[in-house]
Amino acid sequence: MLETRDLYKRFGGLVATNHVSLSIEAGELHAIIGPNGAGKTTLIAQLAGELRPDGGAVLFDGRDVTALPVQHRAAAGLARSFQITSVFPPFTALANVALAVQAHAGHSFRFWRDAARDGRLTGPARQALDLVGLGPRADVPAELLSHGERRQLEIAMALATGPRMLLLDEPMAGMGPAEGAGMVELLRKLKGHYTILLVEHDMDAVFALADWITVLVNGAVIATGTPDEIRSDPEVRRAYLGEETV
Ligand SMILES: Nc1ncnc2c1ncn2[C@@H]1O[C@H](COP(=O)(O)OP(=O)(O)OP(=O)(O)O)[C@@H](O)[C@H]1O
Repeated sequence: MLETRDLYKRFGGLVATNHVSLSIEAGELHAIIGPNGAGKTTLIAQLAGELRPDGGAVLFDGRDVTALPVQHRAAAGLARSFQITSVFPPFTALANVALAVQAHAGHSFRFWRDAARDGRLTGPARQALDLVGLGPRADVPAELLSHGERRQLEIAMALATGPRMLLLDEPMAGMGPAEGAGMVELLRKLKGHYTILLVEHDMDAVFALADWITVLVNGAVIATGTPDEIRSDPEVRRAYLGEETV
């Protein structure tokens, strides 16, 4: 469903993405791991269309989307969990998701102030909130949600745009154990229904959820494999995981 070919990006003298070739099949959860500064966020930004690569290509459903801007990729079904539409803190969770539906629908809904009352928007918005477990919190302003609920809201906003593939950049960052466990459950529920690319530092979560794992070090892929293959790969252990962590 998503493929990169020889993707290359440099910032001055620093090569942030070094000839990265990946292939992610429909329905898979593919995790990208690697130490700080390995280039994971830079890679996601190129997949989402926020950053233009200096070389190589991004293909979505076999179509070359390398030159397509964010909104066009989102319309094609490739959604980043946040930054497609940002959260408005004073608005309720429901209104935020309704606005995400509206932003995706484009010109057919012109009056954004009415988003929270328009059933064509709130229907799909409620469904997305229910799916992430935020249904009972629909009428709470986003600024009063806990950190974990806010991340759930961002995923609901991405889901409300009807994507086929989700790009998730560290959804567990800053979460305590209980919130983290809730996010793992949510991702487990979404897995299979959506193709997911997950960047995450929480190795327990990654090894519990991923079908495939790619390890990035200094912008380059050093290994791609199943969790078992990655766990036992000597180069990965040396470069990143450490003997005692897994
Ligand atoms: N806009 C930019 N200008 C210059 N250098 C950048 C820019 N964005 C990222 N970098 C550099 O590119 C490298 C890769 O950064 P990136 O944020 O993609 O890594 P990461 O794997 O996501 O790290 P982390 O796990 O800490 O989030 C880093 O050395 C970073 O300093």
